[in-house]
Amino acid sequence: MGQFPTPETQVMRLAELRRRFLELGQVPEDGLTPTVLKSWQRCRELGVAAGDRHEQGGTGRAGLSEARERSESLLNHASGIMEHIFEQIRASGSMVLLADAEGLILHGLGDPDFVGRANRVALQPGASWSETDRGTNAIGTALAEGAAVEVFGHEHYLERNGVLTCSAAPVFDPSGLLLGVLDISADYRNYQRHTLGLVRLAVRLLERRLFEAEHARQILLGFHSRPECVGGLQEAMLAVAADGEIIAADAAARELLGPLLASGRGTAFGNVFKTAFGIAMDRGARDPSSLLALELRNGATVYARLRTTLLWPGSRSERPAGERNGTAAQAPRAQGVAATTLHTLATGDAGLQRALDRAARTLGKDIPLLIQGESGVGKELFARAVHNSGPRRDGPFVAVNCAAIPENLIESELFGYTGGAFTGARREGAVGRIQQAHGGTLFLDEIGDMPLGMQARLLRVLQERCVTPVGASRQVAVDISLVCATHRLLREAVRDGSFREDLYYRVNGLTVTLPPLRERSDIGALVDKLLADELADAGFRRKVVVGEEVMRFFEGYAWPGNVRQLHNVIRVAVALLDEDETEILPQHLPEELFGADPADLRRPAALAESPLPGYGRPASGGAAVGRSLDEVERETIAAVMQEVGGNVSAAARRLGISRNTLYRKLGRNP
Ligand SMILES: Nc1ncnc2c1ncn2[C@@H]1O[C@H](COP(=O)(O)OP(=O)(O)OP(=O)(O)O)[C@@H](O)[C@H]1O
Repeated sequence: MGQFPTPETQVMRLAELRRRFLELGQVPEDGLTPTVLKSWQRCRELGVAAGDRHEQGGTGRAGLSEARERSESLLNHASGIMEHIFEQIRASGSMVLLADAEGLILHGLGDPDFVGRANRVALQPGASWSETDRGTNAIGTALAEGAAVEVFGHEHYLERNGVLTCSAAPVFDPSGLLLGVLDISADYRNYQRHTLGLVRLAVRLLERRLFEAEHARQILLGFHSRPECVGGLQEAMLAVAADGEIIAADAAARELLGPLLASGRGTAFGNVFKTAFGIAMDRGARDPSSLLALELRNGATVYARLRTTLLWPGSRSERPAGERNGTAAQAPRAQGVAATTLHTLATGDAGLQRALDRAARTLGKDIPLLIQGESGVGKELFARAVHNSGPRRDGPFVAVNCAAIPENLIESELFGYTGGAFTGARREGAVGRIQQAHGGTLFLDEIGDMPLGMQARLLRVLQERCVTPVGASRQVAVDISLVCATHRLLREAVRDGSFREDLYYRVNGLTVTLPPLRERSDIGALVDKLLADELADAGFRRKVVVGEEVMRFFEGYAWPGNVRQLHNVIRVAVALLDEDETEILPQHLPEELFGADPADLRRPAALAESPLPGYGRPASGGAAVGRSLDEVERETIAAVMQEVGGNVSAAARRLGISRNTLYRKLGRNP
């Protein structure tokens, strides 16, 4: 009858396998896990001395405190969990240890009976347990493999560590970066079968804490395919910005969602779930204790619970003020944008500064703001800056693009609807965007494109400060601050009858006009700011500057797509930088900036020498070098006039100069 081997017989067997491996080079066919065998082979290649009895690598007190500082967040979140598991194993002659990503032990809690023996093998803070320093061992091998491992008795590469049994699991940060390793070590005679499972659970809890801390300002969605697992340690977790963008997914979520989650970051909620984000928020926030059944785009269903402090109609007064500061409040995407205020938008242009000063005077005064300007000048960002600078900054910022919603959906989108209000309506109904902005700011982009019927209903909301969802018999009071934007001249839309005059006066408490980029005098400062944001987003540590030639081109170009275009150009340039490059040069700019002729790409300096503000390129496509500025100007104007069939307004727009200037240069009267 077969018998389970005792720890002693097991250790003797392993000692023999180890001796044969080290002395005779024999690779055991069985009796050893593939992970341990791989590690032995690694150690042999690294030249680790298996019988070395001298003190191995580590650091002194100063080095240890520096290492602890570097891993401060890991230590802070781990120490409570370590205490908790130590409570569970207190009398079992064990130690709980935390090491950093280099294998340096940062912190340890131990049973006094065992600590003395552990110290003899240097199982203590400040000692390095990397494989290079101490051969095969649970801490070093878990780090090398990026996976949980158990190393028992003489599976340890070093003779003196054969007295130990150790179980360790690596800890990853929310972006998948290896942070360190958690370990439980004991005398091998006290081997417990469940120790590795306990370490795994503790690490799962630790990673969860790190994820929650990192994404404290986002909406956290815990979910699982089995309802009973929601709220437990198997639960998967997503961090979602209040505009519906999935900011991060933990390992369990990445596994559960697979290809639906293209990259974990930057995926829209709607690409993963069939349930609309607004509806999920609505249901989750109304009854935070109940589980939501959410259908995935691949047809499967998951069960979810929302963890958010998102401000919601009717719930404001019920929550402590402190909690509201942590709201995601329709947080925009990038950190830089999240922090945008009227102050941070100022980069030195007088026209923009005028708009900023005027808007600043209306803060907190409930005056509707109308922002005018060409597409891409930053109207939405300006609106966010107004919101972030005023007393409603902790409330939601809800942006609605009136031009992007199909006409038949505008009403339900803006006003919401009750269950079964119309064919195709969701059973549970939906809260409209106006109501979502309660306590904060409603931003209506392209308001000039709102259908006339809807304008009448919006006017009523603004007058009565109440909305009536489609199908509802009762009004709901809303407290919103209104900011609208348009690239059309609303005054003209009023004149041609496509915009209601009474609504025009309602939305236009104050109008500010944002200058097109080609008219701004602060392009250099703006470029530096956009570059700094992009570099920070892309995780650059080295300094990168814009080359002089490129900067001159930026300052001379017409920028038909305004700041949006400039931002994209900089984003592309940063992406095209090689690892050792620290300057943005013409070859980092997109070809289309210069038209199809690749020869143009090599001459941005010549292009920027163009005397007219806004000359994108010499329209003739020929080299500008060697000709007088007047000649270049004349040829460019002639070529552009030809391209637009003699239309002076269109040519002036393309050249980035006023019609009057163009008439003057053409020697004609307007
Ligand atoms: N001051 C700024 N700082 C940084 N980025 C900016 C700034 N202004 C504009 N941008 C960039 O330009 C893009 C367009 O800005 P925004 O959406 O606010 O413009 P818009 O005028 O509302 O455009 P549209 O009329 O097409 O909706 C932003 O995503 C951002 O990349």
